[in-house]
Amino acid sequence: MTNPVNKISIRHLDKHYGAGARRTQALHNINLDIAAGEFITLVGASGCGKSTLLRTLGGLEEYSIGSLACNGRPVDGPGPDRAMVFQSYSLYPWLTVMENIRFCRKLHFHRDNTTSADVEQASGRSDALLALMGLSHVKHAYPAELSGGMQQRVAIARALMVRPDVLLMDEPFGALDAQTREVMHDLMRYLYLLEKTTVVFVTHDVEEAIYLGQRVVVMAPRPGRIDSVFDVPFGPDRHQDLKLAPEFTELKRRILDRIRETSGMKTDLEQLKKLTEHQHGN
Ligand SMILES: Nc1ncnc2c1ncn2[C@@H]1O[C@H](COP(=O)(O)OP(=O)(O)OP(=O)(O)O)[C@@H](O)[C@H]1O
Repeated sequence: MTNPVNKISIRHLDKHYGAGARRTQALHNINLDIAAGEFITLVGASGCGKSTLLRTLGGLEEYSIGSLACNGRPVDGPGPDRAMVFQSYSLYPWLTVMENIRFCRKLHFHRDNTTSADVEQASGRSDALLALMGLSHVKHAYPAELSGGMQQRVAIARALMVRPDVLLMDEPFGALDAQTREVMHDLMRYLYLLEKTTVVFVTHDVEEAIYLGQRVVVMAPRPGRIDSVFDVPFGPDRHQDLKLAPEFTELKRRILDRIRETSGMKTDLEQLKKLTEHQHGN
């Protein structure tokens, strides 16, 4: 049974790639409810299925077993209720910033009966998003003329343009330098509180996961599964110095411990140590 207050309900979800000897069980028995307006972050060792889960939520991947619902409706493909932002900026290089932001909306209009009021409303929204993202002064620039941080702000503005119910973000700040990431974190928190969107955010950076999220979901590999879920005990008003607070560093340590424990790397290192000791013994 799906709970009506859940924006997303995932039940016993399994997903595999390939067949026969090449079959990989990417996700196994994923169960997760995400409430409307919640900010969930997904972390875990490489290959634990974070991107696969996000892409499945986006309707870009089919799943083998289980159920997945958004707003109580089964997810069977991409939809305007779920917008995605990827690590690579994925902007159209031949369109300006403004055109990139309005592009998806245009596609949407082609499908519906568009009125001039709709177009006006869309123009108002794109102008507002440009201002919010600090991009008004570059609205006629092309993506290649912008820094990585600016390009990613355009990608986020474009995703928000259609007022998605759910924003799915796959390591969106992974390619940015540390300082730009901090700026983006605060911008992301601000946008989230303003737009009240439900966000599912994949990252390798545990500090980023805690600073942004309300719950941090730790996934484990082989097969990809949910290992543990940590509640983030901080309110909506967050500032960079929160990262230095003892509760923050303690939570970070506990999450990192789980990731190390489940990644298998610890065991690999122990085996390597034993092997080296054995070789030195001979
Ligand atoms: N298109 C694909 N075809 C076959 N196997 C795939 C495909 N995409 C992912 N996999 C496999 O599925 C598993 C989960 O991969 P996924 O990329 O979802 O993990 P991830 O946690 O996002 O990894 P990373 O943190 O390294 O980005 C891995 O074993 C991966 O090799």
